[in-house]
Amino acid sequence: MLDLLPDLFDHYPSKLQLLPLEFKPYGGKRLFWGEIVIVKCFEDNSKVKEILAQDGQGKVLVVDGGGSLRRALLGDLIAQSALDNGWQGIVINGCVRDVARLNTFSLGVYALGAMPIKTEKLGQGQINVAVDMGGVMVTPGMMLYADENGIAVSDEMLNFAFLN
Ligand SMILES: O=C([O-])CC(=O)C(=O)O
Repeated sequence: MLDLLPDLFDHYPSKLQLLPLEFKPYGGKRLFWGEIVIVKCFEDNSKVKEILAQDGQGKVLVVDGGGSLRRALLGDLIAQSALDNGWQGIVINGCVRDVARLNTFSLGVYALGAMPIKTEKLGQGQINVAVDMGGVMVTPGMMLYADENGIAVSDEMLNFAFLN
């Protein structure tokens, strides 16, 4: 299955909200879904590193980086940690770096862009607060569905076993 989102929107039009941001795919896995965990931070990825070092089985990390294009909130080392800990994917309203390596990881990564400069880790940021992703309120525990057609969230776990 390569195109999940079109089928999901056809079947569950009232249960999904599209995140209307200009995400680009950077991970080797383009289609993924999972329960949302949230980090809100600005040009400091301390909390991204902290949370992705914890168990992420069945989970997706949503990072509200305030849309900053001036620092990278994820690089290959933190992505490797996410992979090792079973995370399904990471969606960032902000930038990533080490994009050639990220593309080789079996991990979902969507972000606004690439940027070679890392953040200064000062321990700033919040975990599991509600965030505004392009006008859509996203809260911890919601479900996220992503592929190259788009990224959407839902209050419910949607059954799509019947698709294919
Ligand atoms: O450490 C960082 O801030 C980002 C990075 O380059 C990595 O994850 O490898």
